Amino acid sequence: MSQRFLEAKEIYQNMGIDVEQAISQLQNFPVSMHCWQGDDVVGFDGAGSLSGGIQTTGNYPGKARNPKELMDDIDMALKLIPGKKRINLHASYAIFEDGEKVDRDAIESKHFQKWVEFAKERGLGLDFNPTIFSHPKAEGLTLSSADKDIRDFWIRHCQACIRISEYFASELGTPCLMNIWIPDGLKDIPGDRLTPRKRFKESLDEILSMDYDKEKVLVCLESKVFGIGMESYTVGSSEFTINYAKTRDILPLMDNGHYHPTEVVSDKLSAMLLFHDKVALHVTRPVRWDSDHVVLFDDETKEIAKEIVRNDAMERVLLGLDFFDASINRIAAWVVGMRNMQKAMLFALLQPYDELRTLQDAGDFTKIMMIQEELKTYPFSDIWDEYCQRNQVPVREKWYQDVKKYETDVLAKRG
Ligand SMILES: C[C@H](O)[C@H](O)[C@@H](O)C(=O)CO
Ligand SMILES: [Mn+2]
Repeated sequence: MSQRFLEAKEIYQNMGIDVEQAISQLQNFPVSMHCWQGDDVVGFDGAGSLSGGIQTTGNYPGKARNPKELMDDIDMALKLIPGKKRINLHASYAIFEDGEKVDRDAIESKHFQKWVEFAKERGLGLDFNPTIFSHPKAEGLTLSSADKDIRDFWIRHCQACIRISEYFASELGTPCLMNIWIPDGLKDIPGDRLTPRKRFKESLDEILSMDYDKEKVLVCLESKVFGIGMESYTVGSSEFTINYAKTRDILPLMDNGHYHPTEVVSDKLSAMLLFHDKVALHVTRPVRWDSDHVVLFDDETKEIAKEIVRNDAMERVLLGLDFFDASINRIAAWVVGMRNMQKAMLFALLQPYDELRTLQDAGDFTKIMMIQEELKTYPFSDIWDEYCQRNQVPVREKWYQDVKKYETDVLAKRG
């Protein structure tokens, strides 16, 4: 233990904050790392180029082109990230062998066996997502389509994904969060807003009518405000999603890129926690729109983390990251985003919430402001460095040299 850590610990202690407790709480809080940062959301099923109103921009060399490369890259990133991690997969990352190929409505557990082996060997949990975009049957509406064949195709896909999620949970001994997100929307002012939403509701009901183990598979539904090319109407809006999730006893998922620019998820979380047993989050960084930039150690990320901690919700909030930046080294993108999320959680664990609550009730807003501002320049970095050391990952910027070496030795050799 460094002298700096011991001194920092004492400074926090004087504010009534138990640093060791904060560290051990963080150690048990899982952050789910999304596989799709590694290959610009391409996947392995070759079903279609990226669609659904989301976009990766940039052409940094060395993206993963197959399962082995993606797994190697994930491994590289995991070595540099402290704390408890999970991996979040999309259905489009199915691994087909011996020339076999099935469409998305026919995927099975065996197509994810290699991922399960990967996760098992590393002691990771897996989360999952149906991939309802980048496919010929997702050129228009999907689960809300007027075409019954299209709806049925995606219903079968989601049900297949529930089976696969069940397989993940059984094999890995940890529940799998399965997130349904559809891109469905319209570019211009609709002639009918109600009917697609009604069809979406009925499709979801049909998906959930299957028999599955609700202890193993935590189904959640992600809302959105708009997508590129679908600016005027979004079927799976926030209101739709919250109402649907509440009435069907599934989880709502809030992605902090999916709201109007002055709305913040940090403010929504306490309201959601009063009505839902568990809430799922995609933490991202929207720059002017749902741009999915790498997560920073910025005010909103810290505020989201503070809400999770101060509302005693570390076991009720299931947190994953969701960004895809192709303009920078993709492994560095994962490492920066994941380390920042962990940092934000640690920062949030080092706050005197009881005192802040008491001060608020007493109307002492001056002292609340003073404490929160002073804490910004507390020796947080010494606690973070100690946390990295205990997790045997590089301290401060030392991880970057490992990424650069991997770039030279591995990424640069990819065509
Ligand atoms: C690839 C993801 O599932 C996707 O980003 C979704 O979660 C989303 O946020 C769409 O905007
Ligand atoms: Mn998302």
